[in-house]
Amino acid sequence: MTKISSVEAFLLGKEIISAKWASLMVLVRVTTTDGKVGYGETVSALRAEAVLSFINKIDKVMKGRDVFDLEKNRMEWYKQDFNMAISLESTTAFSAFDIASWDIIGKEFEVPIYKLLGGKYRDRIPLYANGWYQNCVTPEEFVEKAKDVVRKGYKALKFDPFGPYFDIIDKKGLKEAEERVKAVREAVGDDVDILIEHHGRFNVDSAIMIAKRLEKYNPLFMEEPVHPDDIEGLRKYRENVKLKVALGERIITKTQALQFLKDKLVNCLQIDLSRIGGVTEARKVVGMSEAFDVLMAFHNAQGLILNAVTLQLDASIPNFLIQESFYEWFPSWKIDLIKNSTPVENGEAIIPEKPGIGVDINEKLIEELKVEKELYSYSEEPLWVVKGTWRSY
Ligand SMILES: O=C(O)[C@H](O)[C@@H](O)[C@H](O)[C@H](O)CO
Ligand SMILES: [Mg+2]
Repeated sequence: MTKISSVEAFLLGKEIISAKWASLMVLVRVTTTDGKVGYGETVSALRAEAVLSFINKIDKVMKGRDVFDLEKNRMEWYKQDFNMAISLESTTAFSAFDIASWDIIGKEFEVPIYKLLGGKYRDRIPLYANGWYQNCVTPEEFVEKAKDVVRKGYKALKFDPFGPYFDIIDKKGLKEAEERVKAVREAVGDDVDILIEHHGRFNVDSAIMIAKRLEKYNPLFMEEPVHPDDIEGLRKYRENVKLKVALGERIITKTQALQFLKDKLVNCLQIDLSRIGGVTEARKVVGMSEAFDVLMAFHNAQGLILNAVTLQLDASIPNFLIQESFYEWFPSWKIDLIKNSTPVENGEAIIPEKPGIGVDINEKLIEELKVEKELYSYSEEPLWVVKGTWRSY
């Protein structure tokens, strides 16, 4: 038995860059009585402090339990918490614990965890860039930065061209969005994939108008076109729009994922390992998706711990489409916190081969980066926005 001795959480942060949500991290460390250490990470806009308090509760429940008992531990937390299936704070906290448990298990077997998840299905992980368009408002600004992304070797990039429009988009908003997308498409050419991020913020009729307008630019997918709980809206969208739909970053249980799958509301599922319940639950969603012919494109918008564990799953699954990456647009402290992250080469990630999830933490930096509370202050631009884009021109 490999007994858990503690589950600790650290709130880390520094300067705010690229996006406010990306400027914080809840780092989770699981330690065993024989001195093994594993790491996980999580955070969700505005919820870091709540997640921290959940980790402290998970610590009390998990102390003394076997780190290998992934399923039993999950059900124990579910039993204790009672509201896990309907609480983002609870599932994100548990997800980080699960990821750290897998890190320890991989280290125990001295293998990267993809070897425990089905082995290697691919050698390189094709990425799409996100976070690259800070302060882009005009088509020219998007074009300039999109060209940089392509110069770095990426074959796909995602962006939100809708500025400050929320819920309803009018003629001006549609025109602005189209000008941005058109300009980027012309600048990057037909061989680079463009992915359209809506951030789940439109009512269905606005979303349908957007799709009709942007269809000719051949986006790889339309992400979260309608509000995330608007299932009826999404059904109407599917009846009216031929483009592929991607969603899933706000799904917190496999049962929720099943709803989208069985009603054929999604082509590409974007669950986040740090929200769905870690590797253990993500693996089940991958299996269900495979049965429904749905491809995976995991949400990956936090730090390099989540990035590494997500790559482990990407490496091993058959039904993979593409991987989101903020790699070159992370705050530098998130990069410094990791000792040996695998690089991006020519728009592809290299699979980490180190035992566990594949990265080591620069523990000396934890003390330096600790913050007392969330660093955000209210502004008109919401937290989830890539910084400096919530403007018209
Ligand atoms: O697809 C994505 O990467 C997300 O939508 C991010 O862009 C969000 O803004 C962020 O995760 C909110 O917390
Ligand atoms: Mg998104």
